[in-house]
Amino acid sequence: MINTITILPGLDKRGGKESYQYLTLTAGETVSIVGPTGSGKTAFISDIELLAQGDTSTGRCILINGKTPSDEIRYNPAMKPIAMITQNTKCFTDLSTVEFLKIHARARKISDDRVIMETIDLANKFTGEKIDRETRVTVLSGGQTRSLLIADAILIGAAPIILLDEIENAGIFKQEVIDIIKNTSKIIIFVTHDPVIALLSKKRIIMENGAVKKVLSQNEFETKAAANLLELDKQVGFIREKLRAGDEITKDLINVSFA
Ligand SMILES: Nc1ncnc2c1ncn2[C@@H]1O[C@H](COP(=O)(O)OP(=O)(O)OP(=O)(O)O)[C@@H](O)[C@H]1O
Repeated sequence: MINTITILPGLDKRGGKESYQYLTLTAGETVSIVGPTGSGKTAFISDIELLAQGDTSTGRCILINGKTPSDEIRYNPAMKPIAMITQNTKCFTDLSTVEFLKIHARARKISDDRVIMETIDLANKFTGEKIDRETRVTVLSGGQTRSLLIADAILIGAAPIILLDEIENAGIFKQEVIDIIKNTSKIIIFVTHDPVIALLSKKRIIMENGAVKKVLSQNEFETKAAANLLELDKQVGFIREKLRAGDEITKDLINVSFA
């Protein structure tokens, strides 16, 4: 059972020590990592993915429940408590979606087959282009693949820690993803340039020059700002989906959407 992960400071890109003492993330928390391009966001979550022990370019160390993780947890994929999904994550196996999920469920010792269709249904909430159970995973689009893998990480994968690297650019409905995962007991970390995701997370880690510069907690004003932004985002999303479907944007359509 994983209750916390702790990130101990390493070095910034110039070799200076990071200024925070330690950073503990707790089960049930959503965290966003923000910062300019090249500021070290991906390096930060990669440290968590690798359960770094001072052996990456940043020199950070990761603790699980306050302790150094065993080699078995670090190196045995079946024991690994972390799922990381990036824009480039792909499935390389000649199986249908349903077969792919069945194998994963079996590997996780889940015998109830209902989880397979539940996973496909959940994935279909995240993507506009519905996934068919018989579609081969190699031909799924980028957005479909990410949607499937996120649903798989939530329902089939036992991973209590999910790392999502810039999924907003990946053709999935981020609001649905946030809604589902904020009610889980997992630690979810988003690397993001998206203001809605950043404001909806409970904690926000700000990166600069390869180092953690600040850690902010969600406050009342930002929560309200997020709600307004979300409305705006839904409207943009509505228009985006219409354009993707090849529709024309008419006055009536705008009135429906913006009413
Ligand atoms: N603390 C560090 N020490 C040394 N190198 C670092 C450190 N942090 C990041 N880097 C290196 O700097 C480069 C850029 O970092 P990274 O890819 O993590 O940035 P990013 O914020 O994710 O950028 P983008 O928004 O463009 O994806 C990478 O080569 C990474 O390995």
